[in-house]
Amino acid sequence: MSNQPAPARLTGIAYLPRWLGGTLCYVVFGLGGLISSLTILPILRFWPGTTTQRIARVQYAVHIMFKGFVRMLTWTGLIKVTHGDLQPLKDAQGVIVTSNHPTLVDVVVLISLMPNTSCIVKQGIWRNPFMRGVVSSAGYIPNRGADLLLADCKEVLNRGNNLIIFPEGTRTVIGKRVNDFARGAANITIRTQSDLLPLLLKTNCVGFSKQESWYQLPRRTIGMHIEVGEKLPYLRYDATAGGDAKMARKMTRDLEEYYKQQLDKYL
Ligand SMILES: CCCCCCCCCCCCCCCC(=O)OC[C@@H](O)COP(=O)(O)O
Repeated sequence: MSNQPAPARLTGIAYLPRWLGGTLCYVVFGLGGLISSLTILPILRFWPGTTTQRIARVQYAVHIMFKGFVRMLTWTGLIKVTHGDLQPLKDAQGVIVTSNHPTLVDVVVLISLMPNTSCIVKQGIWRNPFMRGVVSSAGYIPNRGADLLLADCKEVLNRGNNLIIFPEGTRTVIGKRVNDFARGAANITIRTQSDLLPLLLKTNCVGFSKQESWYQLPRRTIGMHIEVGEKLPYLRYDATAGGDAKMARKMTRDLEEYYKQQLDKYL
């Protein structure tokens, strides 16, 4: 949780503009996803160039769209994003970027800050007609069987793209600092020999959580403060010493501990 005090809760008629604004955000997101995946994104994707250039172009376009969308979320009072020094994130290349996952809009906020980034996306989104076009044009990775996943991740990281992973796998349960971490992020880091950069999302109130319906719009403005944590080099987990699986377990434990510690300061 962020250390800023939670803002007032809108009730009665005061909630109306928030509701209208929030509903408009959903409409713009849906239409934006649908229309861009039928127009600008395929043009950028199929315009001549190397695969790397073409994917970079689409990811940059999605980054700009999400920047605009975060502006809209801010303007309608749904969220207010602040951040510490983002230079390490701007310099990151071919790095696994992990984050805790308090809200529905986390990935949108993160990609609005990172121009050249892939992420692992759950299967449901690949079946969603509003989002499927965007995620496939942008070269995002479907969360599927371990071997296929690892091969896809290698390709992305070799291109110099970063890869966002939420080790919790799903949004944080209300009242917890983080859910138990899955071992995927550590496994991918160790097996692709990449470094891992942890991001911390510190929110000051509940909203857009997994325990609410997606159409329950936050009555308080969610203050979200983003901090870049300390880089975790894969070399610290020498797989030759203990074997991949054992090292991945250890790295997962360390990472989860680190998140708990860092987020504790803000509870
Ligand atoms: C200017 C408007 C631009 C709008 C463009 C819309 C493009 C749609 C691209 C979809 C990119 C993927 C976004 C996924 C957001 C999302 O749904 O993430 C939440 C999940 O992690 C939560 O997982 P869970 O907690 O398990 O429900």
